[in-house]
Amino acid sequence: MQRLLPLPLSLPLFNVASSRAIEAAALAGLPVDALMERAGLAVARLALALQPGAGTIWVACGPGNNGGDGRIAARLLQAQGRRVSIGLTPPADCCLAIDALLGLGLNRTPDAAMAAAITALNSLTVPVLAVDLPSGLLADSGALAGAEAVRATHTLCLLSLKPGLFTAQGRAHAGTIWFDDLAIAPARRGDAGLLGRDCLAELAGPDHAAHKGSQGDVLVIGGAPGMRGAARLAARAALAAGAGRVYLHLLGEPVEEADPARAELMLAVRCEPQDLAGKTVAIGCGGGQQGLAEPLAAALRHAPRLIVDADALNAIAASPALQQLLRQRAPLSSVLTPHPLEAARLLGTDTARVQADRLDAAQALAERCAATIVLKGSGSVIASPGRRPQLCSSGSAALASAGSGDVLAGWIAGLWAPRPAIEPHLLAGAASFWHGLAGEQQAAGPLRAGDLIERMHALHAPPED
Ligand SMILES: NC(=O)C1=CN([C@@H]2O[C@H](COP(=O)(O)OP(=O)(O)OC[C@H]3O[C@@H](n4cnc5c(N)ncnc54)[C@H](OP(=O)(O)O)[C@@H]3O)[C@@H](O)[C@H]2O)[C@@H](O)CC1
Ligand SMILES: [K+]
Repeated sequence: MQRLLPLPLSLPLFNVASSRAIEAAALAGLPVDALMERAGLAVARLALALQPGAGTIWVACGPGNNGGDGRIAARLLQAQGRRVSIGLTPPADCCLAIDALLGLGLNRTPDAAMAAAITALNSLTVPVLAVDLPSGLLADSGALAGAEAVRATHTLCLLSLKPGLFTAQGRAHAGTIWFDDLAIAPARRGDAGLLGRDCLAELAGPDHAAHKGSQGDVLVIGGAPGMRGAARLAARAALAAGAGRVYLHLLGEPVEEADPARAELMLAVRCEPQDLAGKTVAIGCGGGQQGLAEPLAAALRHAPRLIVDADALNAIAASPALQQLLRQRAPLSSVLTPHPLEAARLLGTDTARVQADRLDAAQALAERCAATIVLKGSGSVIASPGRRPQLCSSGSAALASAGSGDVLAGWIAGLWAPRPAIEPHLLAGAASFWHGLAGEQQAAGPLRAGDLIERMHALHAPPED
């Protein structure tokens, strides 16, 4: 059993169908209840470690094998001399609750009895340990099956890691995530990947002979009047990430300086095809509705590496002609960084549908746009045509702050410029992980975007774990 996060090495994720296939293959060589016995033992061990003190342990058991795991744990806890209460209502002296109501088999809105038990678990002030998944959370998507799911303090995931724990509502409901593979090595590829710190190894640093000309040029296009800050944040991030030269083309009224607070940034007065050639272009941060269409069309046609964010995404969503240009870019590379609403506009759907299955939505968008997608939000999804999607395991609510997305777009550009040959899928994953890692360092409250850049810059030589 291991505490999963922070995650040093990336791991495979398995959806419900694959998890059941792994279980079936494992059981072919084992007694029928072997896996459930192992699962129950793991749950009991963690329960004892979490709450060795006095009081009654409430084991809320559902009708399926998730409940079966709970019953075995209850038996083992009793054998250890612990008072245990199995049922759907808590004992008066509850010191720890084990949520074994629903796991992989959740397939509809929790019925009245289950919903009441979920509410009771969420009303407790003692720790709640969820077995496999917080009950009410869908394993494949991290969406809720009904109005409420268990908000656990700990979740012990069993046999296979499920994607739903790491995206959408997963992290908000799972608490501290633990994993026990029940001594079974899955003999199949994951349906998705969970990015760990090792993804940063894709980003070798510059060698001693590097100079600004060898580290690539970034051009940031955006920052309409009133929203200049967004483009400046992206440009500062590109600089801090390691681009050799960073130019800023600000939309609307001409300005004299790119960024009075960052003398290193250069102003790009024009944005003609020849200005785009050879550059890594990030477009859309603070773009505004006016004045973006023309440079966007030029960037889609001519930029060898393009990051599309914010208003540039909205412009593409509203224009079939720009969509066509985007799809025609391959083999020129594109990374799109939508939040769920921007993704919904691009897919012609609504935010709720995107959030109902973030992995699917990101993959559909990648295929539709012939681009790498970073679908932002809790558990960012990185998807590319024909590739397994990746979920970012780093990040925190501190990143829910204005400008944090602009920083990510600029950071991707700044990492890409010196490494033009890197696969965009790997680049986007590593950049997202880096961004999330910096967010985790904020103990409380929001991390302001300017400070985020400094934190990310300080992580250039991440200490070994
Ligand atoms: N495969 C593995 O990797 C391993 C699995 N293991 C464990 O088994 C768990 C999976 O067990 P599972 O398949 O029996 O499903 P589970 O989650 O107990 O629920 C099914 C029951 O709930 C019911 N039900 C469904 N939705 C409902 C709702 N909304 N409201 C009310 N009821 C609802 C459903 O009813 P039905 O649809 O049949 O009418 C059925 O009776 C897994 O999470 C892990 O803990 C480990 O022991 C070993 C490795
Ligand atoms: K559960």
